[in-house]
Amino acid sequence: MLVIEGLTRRFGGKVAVSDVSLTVESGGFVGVIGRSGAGKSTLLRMINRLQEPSEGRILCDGRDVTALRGQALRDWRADCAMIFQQFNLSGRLDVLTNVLMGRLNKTSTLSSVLRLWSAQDKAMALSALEMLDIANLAAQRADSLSGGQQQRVAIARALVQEPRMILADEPIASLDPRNTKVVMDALLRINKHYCITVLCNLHSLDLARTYCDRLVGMAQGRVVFDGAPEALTEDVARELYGLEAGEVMDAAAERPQPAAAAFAAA
Ligand SMILES: Nc1ncnc2c1ncn2[C@@H]1O[C@H](COP(=O)(O)OP(=O)(O)OP(=O)(O)O)[C@@H](O)[C@H]1O
Repeated sequence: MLVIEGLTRRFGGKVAVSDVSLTVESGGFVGVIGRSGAGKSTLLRMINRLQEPSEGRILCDGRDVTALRGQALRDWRADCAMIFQQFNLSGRLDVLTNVLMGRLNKTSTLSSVLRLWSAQDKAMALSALEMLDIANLAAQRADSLSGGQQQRVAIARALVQEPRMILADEPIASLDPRNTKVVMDALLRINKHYCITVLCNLHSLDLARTYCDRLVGMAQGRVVFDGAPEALTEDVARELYGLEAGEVMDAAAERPQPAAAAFAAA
């Protein structure tokens, strides 16, 4: 269980995240929603320790994550794998090697420098690609793939880290609707199949309602909603999205159906 206590992050005079406290049970699919600048990315990046909190603590199963250093910190970062909007792949490398990069933390320094991957690591990477229906792309250069395919490679790379949690920061922001669905379905499948907790920043309220079993709404760095998607009223949406609220609520009728709905119901 992840416990966030009074987490605050300031950038100069700007408070990006303000006194956020949350408890995240293992195995959930939590959507962090809110308009641009609400503090969603900063919150996720602090959990992964890509950004240091100004105040507050993060505890995982009682262990103070904010105090970790050296190898323990690297292990934590592998434990909560990040997925980024821009995929962060090495374009010139093939897909399989990109996925194997997720094994770096579990490989000796010499082997990782020489890129000597074990047969077991390769099998694991291939199986992650199979899970995401892109094993046929293993030998292709990453920069030859579509955005949706690249994001699935990034998810496969996260998967081979054997994380307990995936932190996805606007994973579909640069994708078209078809690839958005493919990538969100993949995250849902991983969440249900491996029981990996997913914390996913989403600008779209529709997508959050379709895929998440809990929503955390942020505005101006604070949590202003925390509950089931069904409990999010129009008033709260207005508080979260201001003038954009009508826009984000109106599209509700066109909400996509996740292909993995069977998992969601299980
Ligand atoms: N490195 C930084 N230096 C200065 N200000 C920052 C930095 N990172 C974030 N901020 C500010 O903190 C606030 C929250 O930013 P953050 O990126 O966390 O919001 P967000 O909800 O993820 O927005 P978006 O959806 O646009 O990514 C914003 O006002 C942003 O300008």
